[in-house]
Amino acid sequence: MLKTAAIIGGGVIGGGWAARFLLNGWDVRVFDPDPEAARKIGEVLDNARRSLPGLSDMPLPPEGGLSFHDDISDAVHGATWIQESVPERRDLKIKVYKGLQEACSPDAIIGSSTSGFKPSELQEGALRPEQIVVTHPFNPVYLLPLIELVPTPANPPQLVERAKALLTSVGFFPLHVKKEIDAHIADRFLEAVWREALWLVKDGVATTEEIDEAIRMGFGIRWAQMGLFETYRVAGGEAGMRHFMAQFGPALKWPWTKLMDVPEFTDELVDMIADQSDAQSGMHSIRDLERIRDNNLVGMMRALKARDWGAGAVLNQHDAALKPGALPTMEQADLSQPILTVARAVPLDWTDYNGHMNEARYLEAFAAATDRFMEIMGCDADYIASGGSYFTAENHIRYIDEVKAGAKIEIRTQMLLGQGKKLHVFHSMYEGDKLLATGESFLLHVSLETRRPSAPSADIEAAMARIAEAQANLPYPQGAGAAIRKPA
Ligand SMILES: NC(=O)C1=CN([C@@H]2O[C@H](COP(=O)(O)OP(=O)(O)OC[C@H]3O[C@@H](n4cnc5c(N)ncnc54)[C@H](O)[C@@H]3O)[C@@H](O)[C@H]2O)C=CC1
Ligand SMILES: C[N+](C)(C)CC(=O)CC(=O)[O-]
Repeated sequence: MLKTAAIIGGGVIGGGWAARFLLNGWDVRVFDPDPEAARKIGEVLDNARRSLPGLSDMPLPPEGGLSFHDDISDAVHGATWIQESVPERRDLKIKVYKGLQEACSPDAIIGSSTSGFKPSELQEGALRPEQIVVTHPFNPVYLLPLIELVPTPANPPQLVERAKALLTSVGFFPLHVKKEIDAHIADRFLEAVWREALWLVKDGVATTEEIDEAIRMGFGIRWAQMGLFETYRVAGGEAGMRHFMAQFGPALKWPWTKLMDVPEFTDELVDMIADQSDAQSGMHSIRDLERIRDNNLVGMMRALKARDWGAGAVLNQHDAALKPGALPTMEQADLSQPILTVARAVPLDWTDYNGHMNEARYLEAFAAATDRFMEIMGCDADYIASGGSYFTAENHIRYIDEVKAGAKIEIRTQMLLGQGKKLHVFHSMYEGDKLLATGESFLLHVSLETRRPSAPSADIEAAMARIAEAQANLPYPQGAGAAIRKPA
């Protein structure tokens, strides 16, 4: 498939789409009449480059090419995906589709980032309504997986399936919204919370900061991992959802919300909120806040990844799709050389107060290299489920050079001994040609039933013998067998 995306409107959201496609290996063609568009997209891209690649435990494909076009027809030329992210005005969006549909391929998918318009409202009067769907993203588009994919009966089912596959291929989670509605699903929640919050400020109940604390210290974190219904099911105790509803159902008749009244957006209310927001966050620039947000999101999403849960499970599925071809198997590797066992970007949450990768994360990277080496030898998930595995008995790390978030690192592994229950490996970590660190590990094969050392399977013995023979001529690596010596 031709991987070319056209970005029509390159502001906050269009810039995020551009980054998502580019960092997943697509060529991106941008049309935006704003003379500052290239600078603005460049800044979004800088943020994306430091945060997105490290979310993955696999290397992303090589970055695609970015080009800017003065003419919309030129921008959509050859594009498989066209993403419209112009300001939220229906007349403008419809005018934009008219211009671009005259030039684009009838097979291209046109997604609209609209926060609130229904797809049927955007398809009205279009040259080919069947090409246009809503694909509503969440800011920052380069990190958050959700896309609300809202089609209408005018869209052929094959186009909807193609849209889902394509969005998934760049790491999104397309949520198929089956019945169109103003503001789709998620923005209806955001609107409800926003209205309630405006009342709380207007009525002098809470400041903008107190409202944010109420969210981020409690239910916001809870929602990020379980959403609303699963969280309330747990809150119902052993009796679950039914008990929860019996207990809190009556509250629906109590004055717990002012949701149906809309506070009037007077100058006074706008000033009050803007002033409180300045007092709360004015010490940070918007770019600083974006970086703080991205650091937090990466940390939280990587924690969910380790649990294979929610947004973390989506990241793992994206990694699984990237894995074939990213790291060599036993058959693909040149066994006469140290074998590539890790290729990835350094994630934001691996760096520390010194502004570089924390010492503990070197061990995490080397442990991943050992896991991959075991997998190559045949000690994979199925083998481990059958009761055999390796336990590490000793590690030695040498820290040679520093490395920063976003840097692309590779680890290559030499087997120093692989015989019977013993496995001795030596990992070298590089950024390009620069040696960053070495990690040496001694492991013992164990039975997971007795928790005692045991002989590996014949297949693993054979794999170790094959690697030993192939690597027999490699020099013993510098630094292997080293220890911290007593100062003279
Ligand atoms: N900002 C947000 O939090 C979110 C916004 N959205 C939706 O994304 C869309 C864009 O919103 P933002 O990026 O926030 O707005 P924005 O104001 O940051 O960007 C809009 C961009 O469109 C460009 N533009 C204006 N007229 C154009 C035209 N005729 N052709 C091409 N480009 C044109 C502007 O120069 C600007 O760069 C809206 O539909 C909005 O509802 C969706 C999710 C979140
Ligand atoms: C405020 N908003 C309606 C534009 C928000 C969105 O559409 C989604 C988001 O990123 O919060």
